[in-house]
Amino acid sequence: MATKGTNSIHRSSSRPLLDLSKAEIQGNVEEKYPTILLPNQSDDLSHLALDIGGSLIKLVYFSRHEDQSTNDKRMKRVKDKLGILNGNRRSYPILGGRLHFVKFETNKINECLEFIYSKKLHCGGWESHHADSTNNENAVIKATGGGAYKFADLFKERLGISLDKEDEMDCLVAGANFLLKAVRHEAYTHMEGQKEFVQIDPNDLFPYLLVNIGSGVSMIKVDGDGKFERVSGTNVGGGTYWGLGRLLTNCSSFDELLELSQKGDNRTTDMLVGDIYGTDRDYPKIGLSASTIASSFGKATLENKELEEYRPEDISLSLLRMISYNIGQISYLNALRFGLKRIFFGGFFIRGHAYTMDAISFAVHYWSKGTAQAMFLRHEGFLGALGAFMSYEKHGLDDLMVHQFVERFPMGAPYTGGKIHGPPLRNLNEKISWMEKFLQKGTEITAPVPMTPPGTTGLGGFEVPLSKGSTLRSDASALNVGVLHLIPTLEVFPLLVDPKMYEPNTVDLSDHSELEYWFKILSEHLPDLVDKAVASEGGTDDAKRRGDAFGRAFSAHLARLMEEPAAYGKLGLAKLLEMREECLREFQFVDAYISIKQRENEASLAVFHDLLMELDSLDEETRLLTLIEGVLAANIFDWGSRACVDLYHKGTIIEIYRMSRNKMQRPWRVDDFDAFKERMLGSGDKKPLPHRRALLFVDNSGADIVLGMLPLARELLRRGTEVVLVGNSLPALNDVTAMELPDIVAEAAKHCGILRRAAESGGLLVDAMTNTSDSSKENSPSIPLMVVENGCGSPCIDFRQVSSELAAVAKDADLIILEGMGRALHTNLYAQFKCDALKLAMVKNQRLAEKLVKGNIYDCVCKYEPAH
Ligand SMILES: Nc1ncnc2c1ncn2[C@@H]1O[C@H](COP(=O)(O)OP(=O)(O)O)[C@@H](O)[C@H]1O
Ligand SMILES: CC(C)(COP(=O)(O)O)[C@@H](O)C(=O)NCCC(=O)O
Ligand SMILES: [Mn+2]
Repeated sequence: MATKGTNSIHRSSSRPLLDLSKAEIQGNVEEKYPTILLPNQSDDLSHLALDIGGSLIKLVYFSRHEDQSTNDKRMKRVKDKLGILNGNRRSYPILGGRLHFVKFETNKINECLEFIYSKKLHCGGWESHHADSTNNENAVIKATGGGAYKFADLFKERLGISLDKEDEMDCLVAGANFLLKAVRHEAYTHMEGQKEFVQIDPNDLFPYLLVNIGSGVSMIKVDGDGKFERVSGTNVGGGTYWGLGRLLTNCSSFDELLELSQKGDNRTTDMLVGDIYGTDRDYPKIGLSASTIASSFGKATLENKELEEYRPEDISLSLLRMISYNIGQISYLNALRFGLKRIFFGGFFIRGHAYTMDAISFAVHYWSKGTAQAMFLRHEGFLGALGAFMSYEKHGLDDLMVHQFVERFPMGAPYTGGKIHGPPLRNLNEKISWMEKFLQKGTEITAPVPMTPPGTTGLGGFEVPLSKGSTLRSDASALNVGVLHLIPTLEVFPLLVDPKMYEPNTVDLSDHSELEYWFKILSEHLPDLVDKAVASEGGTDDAKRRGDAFGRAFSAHLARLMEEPAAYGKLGLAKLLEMREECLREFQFVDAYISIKQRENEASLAVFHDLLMELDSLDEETRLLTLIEGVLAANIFDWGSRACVDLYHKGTIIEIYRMSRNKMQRPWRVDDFDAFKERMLGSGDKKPLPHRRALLFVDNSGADIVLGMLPLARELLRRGTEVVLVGNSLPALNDVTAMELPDIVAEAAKHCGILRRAAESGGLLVDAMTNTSDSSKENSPSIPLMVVENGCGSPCIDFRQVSSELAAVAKDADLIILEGMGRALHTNLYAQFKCDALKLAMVKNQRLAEKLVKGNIYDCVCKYEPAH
């Protein structure tokens, strides 16, 4: 039966496991907090790099997680059989891990030191195997920025570490090049409140102008990796805005100053063209309208007013515009000077602030007469720190590629990527307590990476902004930065026709009504999911507390994304559905649907034998049709669909399955069965060669796998096709996982010689089963049946990032069958493959049925596409 088993963790934020074996207390046992040595604990080795700037300290650290996959013996055997030696893992010098991004104000350097200390980042390292704080005598940490010199002694004194200084420009460029090549949705444009991600071709990146707006501004012409020249800069930068702004408004924080600007009206301070030419009179000859700023703060010369008579809001806005326009203009002139088409802006002055970006974009657009465009980087201020991190030799990070990174947004992020500083959240309990505190205060929990309100700008540029939104969230820093998971084993699925053009999502969430619909669906599903999750962990008080926290965390994500859909990079439905699963894992729910899955597997296996008998009594053609009907009918068991869950109250699993099968009437809404049948059985006397190897991307547990996909697999095996069942690496809703498949197959094999022999041959069965109740004694050759994991933990699949095992088996496959709404409709309906592809799903949502197939809920899709 489906067992919980050990998860092969590929993309999860899994429960931190402490290896306490051989633990011993070091030093004096009488001490209050003696050091405990964990010699076998190698889970959380960390490495750190710093960028200590004039205003902010940026910290990038890496936590390494041992790859826990493939510890299942059976899976290992299959891999051996397929010649997959731990995927391609060996060719990478680094194991998987996570990159974290944190910042602190430079004048609060103590908080930074405490953070490093409490996370033991000063004693991690590539060689060290335990966090022993006494053992960091010779620790050397890469650091850049002026503070690497200024604070070197302090770091030595307080943490015992030496700072190895790296050149600031080298680091900025290395950081920018890395991000632009390795992170999919790193660069974006921002015009008039609209954010749009830009797909950067890593082979066509250079040359470009990098403008880093920190305290001061550097403009760097970048021609390649390590090839660059600082061509210009300006001393009027982020420090100027914050410094002058503080003096003029008495603000106590940068965010407060920025927030003021959102309520400002710069007409009271700036001298406009209209002030010079007369109200409402433009100067069309040179393209200036009456509201164009002729001179920033120039109005103060016309009036005899004291500083106190100006609104701080107006001052802040004038200042922000003045500085942003100026930087935009100088940047463009430098791009022009060197013939550079692309300008990327980084540095924390930008702070993900919509109006700032609009102003810079406007200036670039205006002065270039639309020929140049400003682009921004999501990791804006972390370029230098990341570059310093990259300068460690031998970590192999720069060899990694886009498909090996997955960005996640855990709830702890307000205290890491998001908020300026704060106590590190060391464990789940602290995270939950932190969330509960918010609730007690009656404060809404903001999303992990807090936000900039959308549409805050209206017309950017030289016009008065129409609307600028209300507030920056008090706990906010609009950093769109999560935790970057490095998963060296992920690969692009080799059978995609054109990976560059591949877009997994079918539903476009940039359509607002679509976004609203799916958010409503997910919100409404949440209470039930929390109940299931809590029950799956025994309904204990601890589980309830975690369930509450999960519910709140996921709602916060939804709220944040509703306000700013592009907050975490380009948003698609698949990402949203995966985020829900990741959020469950973050709160340590291993498998919310475990008991439902088990129950449905058992009920389905009980009638499996009868189904086989019925199938075997049919002729080949009828059998093929019945098998496809069976897959479509059994796809009704979907605990992620509200309509289906309502159905389950109306009958037993078998009753619903029968009802669903009885309703199967061709033609289906999309019906390519005849073409598929011709490929399988041929027409007339022509008997086509069977497929060599079929990959079956299975979906749900219970009837779906047992009464739908396994009989189809059996038919393929019978015809001489090798079958690979591709299951999820991690649980998602009631999907069957790769870990659970061997047990299900073993149980089914008791009733079927074909499956038994194939499973044996594929190394799936540990003990050869002798007494099958299957009477057919065909002497079929031993065609293997195998199981591989797909590398993900979502109800959908993104073929740009799959497990290396899957990529390896795909190389010999000439048929893929994608099953279910998540994998065949929400994602991949339009995906093109180099081999034959069959997409099978029941549409279990009315709106999707109308939109995708102009049909109705419970309609079916059988889409067959011969190899492209
Ligand atoms: N919380 C903050 N405190 C101070 N400055 C901030 C803050 N958030 C954003 N900034 C802006 O970021 C600038 C610093 O950007 P950064 O890229 O970190 O440069 P540096 O390395 O010079 O510190 C500041 O001058 C200010 O304009
Ligand atoms: C999450 C799902 C894609 C899973 O469907 P499956 O792949 O199992 O067929 C599906 O349950 C879904 O889209 N649910 C939300 C829509 C609804 O409740 O109507
Ligand atoms: Mn499913």
